[in-house]
Amino acid sequence: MSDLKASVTVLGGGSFGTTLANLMATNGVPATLWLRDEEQADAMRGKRENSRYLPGVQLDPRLIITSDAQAALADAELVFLAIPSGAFRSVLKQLAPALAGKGLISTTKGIEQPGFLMMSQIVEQEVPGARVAVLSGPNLAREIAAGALTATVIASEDDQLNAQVQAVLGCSSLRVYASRDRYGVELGGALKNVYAIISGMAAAMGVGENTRSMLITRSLAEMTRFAVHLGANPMTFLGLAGVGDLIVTCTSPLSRNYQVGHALGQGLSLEESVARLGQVAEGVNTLRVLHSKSQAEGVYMPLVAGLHALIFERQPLQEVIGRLMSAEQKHDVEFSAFMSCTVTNKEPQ
Ligand SMILES: NC(=O)C1=CN([C@@H]2O[C@H](COP(=O)(O)OP(=O)(O)OC[C@H]3O[C@@H](n4cnc5c(N)ncnc54)[C@H](O)[C@@H]3O)[C@@H](O)[C@H]2O)C=CC1
Ligand SMILES: O=C(CO)COP(=O)(O)O
Repeated sequence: MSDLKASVTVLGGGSFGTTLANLMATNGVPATLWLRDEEQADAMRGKRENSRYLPGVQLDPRLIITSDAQAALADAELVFLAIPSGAFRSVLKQLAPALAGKGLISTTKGIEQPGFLMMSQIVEQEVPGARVAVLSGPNLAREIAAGALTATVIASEDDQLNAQVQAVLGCSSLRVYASRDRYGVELGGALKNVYAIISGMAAAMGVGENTRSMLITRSLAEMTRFAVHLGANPMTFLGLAGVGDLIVTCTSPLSRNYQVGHALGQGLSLEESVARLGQVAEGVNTLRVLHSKSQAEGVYMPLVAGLHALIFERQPLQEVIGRLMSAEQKHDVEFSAFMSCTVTNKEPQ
């Protein structure tokens, strides 16, 4: 059995990768952060700060920062993947031989098209035989970096891997809960980004608190309906990686997806909103992918369809809202239907 306080490497020097690597170094775990750009790595080593993605946060002197991937991976037992979904597969492809045999934990909340693939499924394809897990929950990087209390979920069928991640990440400000529903946890993290865009937009438009609450609750119903259709466990969506992450990203101006929605609600175009952000907002791509998947699967997702119509089909806002408010009034909680289905940790179809 391997040492629970394993050596770790984090791939990706954005706000989340930097936050996780720094937290583990602060926990006394031998931690390395890899980023592709040597100039940025050098600046981070010199200033002990990631001024581009995490300004104002002092990095632990024990954290090793490098742009040499082979050196970063040589001794790592656990590797956290914090690369945006658009570049995820290409980074894995390049580094696959050095990743073989390690515990690989995806923190990336996106979906790849074609194939509607979660990041951990890409890991399985690119690094066959790897031990795979997913980390997801209400985890705004800036808050974690500031030591604000929160919790997260580590999801894998490999209990030993879950325990190793609990040991390296858990600390007085972060609780790490385990799950075996990797697919549901990963789907929750990706889907909620779309609803954060809607919530940011609604906030910019000055809607009432009733409206905001309705939006979040119906978002949960919609994402759970979709996930159950694909074989995820509905109960996962009542946990930190479901409703927990949904609440934080739909209410916090720190969420980049919420910020994109807010900019859209202020009348900026999608291109302007994304450019103003300057960081990754996975929800924009997920919206495209999810809309086409929900149509192909025949899953009713009026909020996704509404946002897609607004952003990509340029339909007028009043028309979209009118359609949403006049749709057939169905059931509030659909759990009675969920309970009768026997899916638990079923493989996606
Ligand atoms: N920031 C947050 O609060 C959280 C982010 N996440 C997820 O983590 C993932 C990464 O996001 P952030 O760190 O926030 O992004 P970010 O926008 O802060 O930074 C992206 C990083 O990825 C790097 N990158 C892009 N393409 C690359 C490539 N081809 N090779 C190597 N590095 C590359 C960039 O140089 C940059 O360092 C996203 O999927 C996001 O959903 C998950 C939880 C919290
Ligand atoms: O996933 C996150 C918090 O859990 C981060 O959300 P954003 O990518 O919208 O900032």
